[in-house]
Amino acid sequence: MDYSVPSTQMVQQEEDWLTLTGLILSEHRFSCVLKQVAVNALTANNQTRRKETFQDTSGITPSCVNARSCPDPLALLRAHTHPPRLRMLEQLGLIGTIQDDDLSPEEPDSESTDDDLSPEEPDSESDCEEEPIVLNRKKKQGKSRRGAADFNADFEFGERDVGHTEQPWISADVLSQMKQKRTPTSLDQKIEQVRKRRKAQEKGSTEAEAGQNEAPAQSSTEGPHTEQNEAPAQSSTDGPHSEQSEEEESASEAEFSSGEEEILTKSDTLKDKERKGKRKRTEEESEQVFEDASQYDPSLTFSDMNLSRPILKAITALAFQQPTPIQKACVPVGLLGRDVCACAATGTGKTAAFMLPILERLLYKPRSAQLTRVLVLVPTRELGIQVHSVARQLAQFTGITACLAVGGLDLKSQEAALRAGPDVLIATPGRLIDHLHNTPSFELSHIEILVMLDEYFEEQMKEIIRMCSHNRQTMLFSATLTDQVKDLATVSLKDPVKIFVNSNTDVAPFLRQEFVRIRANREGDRRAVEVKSAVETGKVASLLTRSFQDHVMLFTQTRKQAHRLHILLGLMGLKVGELHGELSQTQRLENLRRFKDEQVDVLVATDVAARGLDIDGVKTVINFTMPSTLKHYVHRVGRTARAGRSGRSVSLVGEAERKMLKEVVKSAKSAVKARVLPPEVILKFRDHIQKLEKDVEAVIRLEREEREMAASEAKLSVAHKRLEGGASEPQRVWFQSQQERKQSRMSKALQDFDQALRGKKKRKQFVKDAKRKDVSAEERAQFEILKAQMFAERAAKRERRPKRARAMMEEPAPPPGAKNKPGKGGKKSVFDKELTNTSGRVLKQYRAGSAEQGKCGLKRDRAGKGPGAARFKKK
Ligand SMILES: Nc1ncnc2c1ncn2[C@@H]1O[C@H](COP(=O)(O)OP(=O)(O)OP(=O)(O)O)[C@@H](O)[C@H]1O
Repeated sequence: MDYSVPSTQMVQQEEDWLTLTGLILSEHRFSCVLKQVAVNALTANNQTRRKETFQDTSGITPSCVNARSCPDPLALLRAHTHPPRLRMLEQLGLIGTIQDDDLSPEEPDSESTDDDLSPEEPDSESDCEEEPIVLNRKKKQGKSRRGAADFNADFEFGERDVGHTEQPWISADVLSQMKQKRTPTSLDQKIEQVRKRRKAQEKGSTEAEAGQNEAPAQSSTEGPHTEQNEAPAQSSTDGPHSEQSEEEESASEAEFSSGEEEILTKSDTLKDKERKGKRKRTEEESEQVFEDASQYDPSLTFSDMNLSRPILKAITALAFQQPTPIQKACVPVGLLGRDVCACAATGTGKTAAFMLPILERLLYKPRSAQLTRVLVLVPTRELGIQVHSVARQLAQFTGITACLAVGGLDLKSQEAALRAGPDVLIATPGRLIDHLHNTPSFELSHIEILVMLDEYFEEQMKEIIRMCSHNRQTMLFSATLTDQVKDLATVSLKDPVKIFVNSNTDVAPFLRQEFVRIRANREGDRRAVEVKSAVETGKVASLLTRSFQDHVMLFTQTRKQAHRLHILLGLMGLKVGELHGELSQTQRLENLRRFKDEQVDVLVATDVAARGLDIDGVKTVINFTMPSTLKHYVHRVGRTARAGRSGRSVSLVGEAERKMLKEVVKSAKSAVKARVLPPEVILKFRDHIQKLEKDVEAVIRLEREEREMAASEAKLSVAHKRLEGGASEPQRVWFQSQQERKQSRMSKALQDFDQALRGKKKRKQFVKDAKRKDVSAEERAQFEILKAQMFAERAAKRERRPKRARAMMEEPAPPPGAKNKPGKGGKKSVFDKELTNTSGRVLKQYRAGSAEQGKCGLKRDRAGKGPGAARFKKK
């Protein structure tokens, strides 16, 4: 089929236009063609380019239709484009907007400052974007787009060739490891079932109503539509903007037409400077520890790096033209065999930065036996699959083998693959430890290079490091190198070289950060919490249906939230997928694949998808709730604006999350924007969502029933197996018993606690953090210990002042019958009090000590060196 775009004259001929319409309708690419046609026509008519408010729910600008001078072919096509979304907007009484093309990161903002992102690219694509044609905005981003249209020419990445050989994301051997589970019906099927039921009910009730009385029917069609048409118009004239100068007004017209306003907050920019000073200090602190090799030769090319031909060939096949800054800095150091501690922003090519020197070193020193020589530890399974895929692509012209050992995939096939001794092993810590204890003949004593991405699962990481050969090269890579990573660096790196291309709080260079504020009590005190959550959901729904419709990752704090949002947005007709730890691995990978393949527009995910995932073409990251730390924020928003492209993040910020917002603003290098959604739109969405609540419950009920069925079936099959006397599987061994696990967690808590005691500032920060965090049980215990310890210290200080207090403590027991007996019911010493207060039990445990005591500073106290030494002297 020839997809070439017809010329303007051709289009203007009625006959050709009809032919074109037929062609478009018969092919999936109709939206692109249509856009191009519209642009051609507009150019021919020499119309001034201007963003316009849609006055028609068809979502077609009047200019487009006039330019056509044809009856209404576009409206005909409209029926085939994103129908659920348009229908939903119509139901809500809202107008279709310019959507993502208008608000897309590629397009320069009318209010943009020098700091702003994405310089304009004068290509035909951007022409397209200027004209707000709504029909099927979802541009299928073919591989040819990669690194071309939306690639920022100023960035230092090399552009990718158009037709480079793309390998599948999940290789066949990984696919074979996926457990096939029978699922009666998918969630989407259930959502559809409930939606259909609801529609049928609605239809039935409206028919009945229409039969009875005509008046309500009138109001239901007229009411919302008149309101809807007025809402954006009102917002463009009312409020603070009525005072705007003409120029400003026209500049913001487009934004108002989409019902959204963007303002630059000056205080945010001021705070930015404060932060810079702080960042500098942190960098200086870490400089004292490591040798610094952050400076690199900017003119370095891949061919200057002394890489072997098969590797250079793979680089060419991947269409990497220029090394990225982190690659320029890391590859030469990695080739020297030095330990590396590297930090660079998200999406800047860290994977190739460690993989290239690894492959070169393996090629340079061929193996003598079938042994695993490289271990890459990754924090999540999906990231493991991705790194495995990159390793295979870079090693495709060499004989180097790579193997994947991550949780959720089949153990037996992994065991077989490990026994074959692959050169490079990519693993998650938990699964690796499982194999180390349960796969005979598999060990890490021959590991020559160890790579760690971030500090996740610290205890397990340390166990793995202990099992690796001592004469290894270790490389630690992270976009957010925090104190915790520094801890890991101290135990694992030898004479390391520090390569900090970016600071640990830097977001991707071409990311545009936006915030939407949630004011919980705007509605008064009425059911504040529910209202807030409905408002939040309303805002997200509004963003997803009006502004950011596809290639969106929506992050939530919990799995439950993610699942609920999936159902809700699904019921609204959006194409949604979910990704979180509650799903089976097969479901996780399937949902990820569907998002990558553009079968779903929105991926609702928890932080499991926040680390390292490189999904082509993600345009927008939405934070439904702000993450608890800046580090999490940086990783989440790093899923867009990767590899030199631009992207946008929109975070919903409630009152409780304002501190987090301040931190983000402080660390931002470019302007952070506030996005204001028109209240009337939010209210409409909120009401719609509240109506859908029943349907959400219905879907959840269906799921529960199905789960219960599956559980009883599983029980039955276990019973069958037992009756048949099938041999039970041998129990798998783990490196720690349950008790040991608890103990190690406690000892870690105590270490941190000890750390926190060394200095007033640190202590205060620790207490603050502990209060702010969503604390786990052991963190709570740790916090209690700290409180007890601080109390003891204060008491000890108090004691030191009046000498009498000490005398009291050392006083012999009063004679029987005296009022204040020591011990039971009597006056307690400071220490007795301390031990019987709420945290007494934990403190006793702390004192009773274990093998870990030495590390905890108690010893130091006893030896008269630690901060609590005064107490021991007195004792
Ligand atoms: N030299 C290069 N030229 C062009 N593209 C590159 C180059 N190096 C890497 N890329 C591409 O950049 C994207 C991001 O790379 P990668 O996933 O390694 O980033 P990262 O820094 O590890 O990100 P994160 O911190 O999120 O894990 C990938 O799609 C990769 O193919």
